[in-house]
Amino acid sequence: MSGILLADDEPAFQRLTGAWLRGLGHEVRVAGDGDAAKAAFAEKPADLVLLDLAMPPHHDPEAGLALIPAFAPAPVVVMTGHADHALALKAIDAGAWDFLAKPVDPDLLRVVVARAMERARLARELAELKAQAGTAEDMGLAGASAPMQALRELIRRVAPTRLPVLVLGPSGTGKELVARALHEASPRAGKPLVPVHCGAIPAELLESELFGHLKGSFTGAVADRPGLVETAEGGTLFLDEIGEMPAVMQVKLLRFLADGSYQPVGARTPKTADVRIVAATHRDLAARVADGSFREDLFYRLKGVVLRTPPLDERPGDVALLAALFLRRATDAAARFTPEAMRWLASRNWPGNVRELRAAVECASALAPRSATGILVDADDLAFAVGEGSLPNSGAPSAMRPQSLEEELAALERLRIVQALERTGHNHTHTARELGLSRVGLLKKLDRMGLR
Ligand SMILES: Nc1ncnc2c1ncn2[C@@H]1O[C@H](COP(=O)(O)OP(=O)(O)OP(=O)(O)O)[C@@H](O)[C@H]1O
Repeated sequence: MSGILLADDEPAFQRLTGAWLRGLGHEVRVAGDGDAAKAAFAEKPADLVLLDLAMPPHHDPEAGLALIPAFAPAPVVVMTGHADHALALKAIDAGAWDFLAKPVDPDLLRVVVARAMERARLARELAELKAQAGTAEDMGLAGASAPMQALRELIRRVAPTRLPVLVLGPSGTGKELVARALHEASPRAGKPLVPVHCGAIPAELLESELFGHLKGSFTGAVADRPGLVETAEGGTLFLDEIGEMPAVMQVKLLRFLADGSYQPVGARTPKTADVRIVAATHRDLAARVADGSFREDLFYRLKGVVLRTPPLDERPGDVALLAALFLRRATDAAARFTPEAMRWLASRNWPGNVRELRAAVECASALAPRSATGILVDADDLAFAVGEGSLPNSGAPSAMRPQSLEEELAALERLRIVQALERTGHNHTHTARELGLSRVGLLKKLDRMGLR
């Protein structure tokens, strides 16, 4: 909190108003003229500026009006003489947030200041969230949570090396995206990235798919055919579902990993390829080694570096960010979630992880009603999309759904509070501390929002 900047040239007003605001718990700085106010704000921005329009040296309200933009993005409340109604309106036109007539009624001052401070706080939070959403999409892997940041950092470090990488994590957590990010951040970026879904290719075909074959080497081999290893020359081979690789192929892959050599089916002489291997599985590969279905020597070769993609329930804070990203990608029109939808997204478990979340958002955005102001996705649309509800009434009056910035900010505030309550097991003291509120302040908000 950087407090209130009180710009007024009357010492008595400075003293009394300053004391009143401090008594309400605000930090107050005082400036006696326009230049001093601008300098104080430039040195340390304020959450709110209370600005007398007729200050020295000019005592000219027009000069006061010209000051307003200097305090952006903080809201400015102008103080005018009682008869200056036209001037007050001009100030609003010039970007002021509100106005107060002098002599200032202390109760009115309290209300106006509280509203302006609240708005400043929410606008700041919204800006932070938007900034986070921007930087957090780095490398195609969205997520602002600590595990996702750590994952991106590891990718950055490992990408330039030749080390094989084993990506482990539950289904739908972005293992293929990690392989892509590794490839794109490596010196191999201009060369091919070739994905192979080991579990989807019949065992008897996998060898020829990977290493190629010579004409006549088996029935149906009517011509020489290069394998995916050759296609990936200079680039990266992504072996997805490596745990499904048949035992005979495991030996051949081990040899390729050891010295880069392989034998196309039907060939007498080996070939070589310069390919980086990134493998992935959602299975417990160590358990497969233990039960003998996966070669231990191959396991150790593959895990030059192990990267783990965390399940969504280990990073609940990423749900809203990912949902917003998928909504933006799903539709060209302006689209938003209702506060209920945000709560629903945050409260649900996502066993299918990011893939499930993405599918839910895409489906819900297609179902949600369209209005002149865009698409508003509600909790019902999402519940239906994941098969947990009946088809929502798409004819529901969209005018009933919140539209304004004010409502969006209120929804965001509510979401933050609900999430903090959940994190702290509904402990009001801890929740208030986490949100930077007094306990009483929190309780008042809970009452106002009907959350008690
Ligand atoms: N961090 C992320 N940012 C953006 N999109 C993501 C992220 N993680 C996953 N996705 C999206 O989720 C879906 C599943 O991702 P991906 O296929 O990489 O998962 P996976 O872990 O390889 O799954 P599986 O084990 O089932 O193969 C894709 O549509 C992908 O674009």
